[in-house]
Amino acid sequence: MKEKTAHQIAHVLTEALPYIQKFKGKTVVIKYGGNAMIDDKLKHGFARDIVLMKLVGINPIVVHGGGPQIGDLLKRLGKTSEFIDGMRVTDAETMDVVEMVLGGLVNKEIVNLINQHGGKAVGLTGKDGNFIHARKISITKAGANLADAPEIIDLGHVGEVSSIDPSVVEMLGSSDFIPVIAPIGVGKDGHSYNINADLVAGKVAEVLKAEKLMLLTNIPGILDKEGNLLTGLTLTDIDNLIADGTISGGMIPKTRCATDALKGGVTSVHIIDGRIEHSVLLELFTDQGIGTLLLRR
Ligand SMILES: Nc1ncnc2c1ncn2[C@@H]1O[C@H](COP(=O)(O)OP(=O)(O)O)[C@@H](O)[C@H]1O
Ligand SMILES: CC(=O)N[C@@H](CCC(=O)OP(=O)(O)O)C(=O)O
Repeated sequence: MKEKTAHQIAHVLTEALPYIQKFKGKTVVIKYGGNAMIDDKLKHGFARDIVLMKLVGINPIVVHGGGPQIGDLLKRLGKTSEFIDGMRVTDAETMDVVEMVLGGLVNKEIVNLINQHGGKAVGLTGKDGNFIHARKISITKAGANLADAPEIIDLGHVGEVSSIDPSVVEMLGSSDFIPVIAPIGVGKDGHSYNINADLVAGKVAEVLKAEKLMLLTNIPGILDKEGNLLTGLTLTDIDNLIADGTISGGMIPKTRCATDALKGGVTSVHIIDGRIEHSVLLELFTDQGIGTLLLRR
């Protein structure tokens, strides 16, 4: 039994070798969603995976979310927030909380965890190095009748990425450092904007010409209508799955950001279950992977 276990361990280690060789020197952007930051064991496992990637010569760039953590602090302050089309309506007070939680608490927790495991993480928001430029977005909803003018819904300080200056992240990633990015952008007016973390991760992957974009969430991947895990999906498959209603809700913006990244030159996107310990390593370094793999063609 003992011998078999040792054999299995050796098998797993050698299975990783071709992947380490293939991805050496390549950039991998990992989006660490707030729902995947569940307990200390998982968080430490994630941090170790990132440190290991860096040590074997891969350039990991972490973009994190923190939606549930923002919600918790707002609740403690007696504030509620509303989501429209998956985006948090963000008034000036809420923006202060978003900046405190994403740029402060969550960002520094991840930086600290990576550093505890021997990495050299540096936390950034889009304001650092004037890195993520944002513009305000609002949503247009069709009127009840054709004759009605469309209704414009103001989301407050919610933004989208207008451009990215990757120089600060490139400089850090090309040395010993591991950039850890909070999804806050800065407008031409100098104001902060709250941006969906998937959107930021997709754009960062595109601009850095990343080999992979990995989106850690709280579901095994994209599921079909019977709940089976789908993988090896192409851009056309995604369009069909959205059209027939298989992909809905929060998975729509996630897959849209994935398809944009693929069209922008990222080789593959992986949607994986962040609730599985060492999910990043399992997806990256094993033949079968664990989640949904999306490819351009
Ligand atoms: N076909 C699908 N496969 C998997 N999840 C889906 C699908 N369609 C809708 N969803 C929903 O999308 C959710 C993931 O999106 P979201 O909650 O926004 O993730 P995150 O908070 O990690 O960014 C899943 O938990 C699930 O409820
Ligand atoms: C505009 C908008 O909705 N921004 C998000 C930013 C954080 C995020 O995206 O976090 P997760 O990835 O953990 O959901 C928010 O305020 O919750």
